[in-house]
Amino acid sequence: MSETTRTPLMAGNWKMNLNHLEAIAHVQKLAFALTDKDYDAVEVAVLPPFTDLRSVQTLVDGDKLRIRYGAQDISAHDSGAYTGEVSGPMLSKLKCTYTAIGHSERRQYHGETEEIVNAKVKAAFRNGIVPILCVGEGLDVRKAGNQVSHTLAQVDGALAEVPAADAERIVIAYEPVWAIGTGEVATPEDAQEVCGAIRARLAELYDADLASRVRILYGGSVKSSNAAGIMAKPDVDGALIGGAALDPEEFVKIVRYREQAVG
Ligand SMILES: O=C[C@H](O)COP(=O)(O)O
Repeated sequence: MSETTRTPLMAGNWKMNLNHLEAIAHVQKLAFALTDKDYDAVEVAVLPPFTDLRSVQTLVDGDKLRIRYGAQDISAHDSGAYTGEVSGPMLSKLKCTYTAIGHSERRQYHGETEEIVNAKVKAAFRNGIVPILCVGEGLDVRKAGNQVSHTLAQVDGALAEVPAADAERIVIAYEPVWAIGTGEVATPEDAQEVCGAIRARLAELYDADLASRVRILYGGSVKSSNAAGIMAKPDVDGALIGGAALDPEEFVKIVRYREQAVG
């Protein structure tokens, strides 16, 4: 399957921003701006905080919007005495399509190990939710030139004992930590180097057909001014967008990256 048959995914990770009332206003603005032409070309998703999900679901269901939504994290456990956690069955009941897993902020501030990330990937699949698995190197690793081996080790860990029937649905977001929220965007060539290596590793772990169908996103200071250049690379199938996704007009421009100049 060629890259052109992979529908690009533009996913806005709101992080810990926008309360449930702001979420409604935000999704309404997106819904007003986005057209069937946009949705036919690009899959659009938002990842709001847990407390917003019910509001977003009500809006999407009620108005039959083509925007998809998901969570920013998922518990490795399906139920039980895990105070503060939100489970796969809960997210599935809210009709979440996606959940981010292993975002660098979860790894850095919440001590998420490869084992935890792997358990969360399995929890998502067990509950019919598509993981957006986040991987990527920090600045020290990049300076040492070890970005590919570091990121592939994260992919290996996250996919340990994940069968092909599940893995074929995963979305992987390559997010170099040094480019997140810093304005330091990776060059399109940087993004392609690691996204291409991830696809090659998927072919080794599973097979070439599966690898050709998995969407691999880039994340890290994506804006409307740089999205087209990154998206022009053959192994980049979309973006996980943080700061710029909080501005509905800017997010819509990113969804319409084909209308922007390749910078
Ligand atoms: O999940 C999104 C990434 O952390 C990128 O965030 P950013 O676009 O604000 O750099």
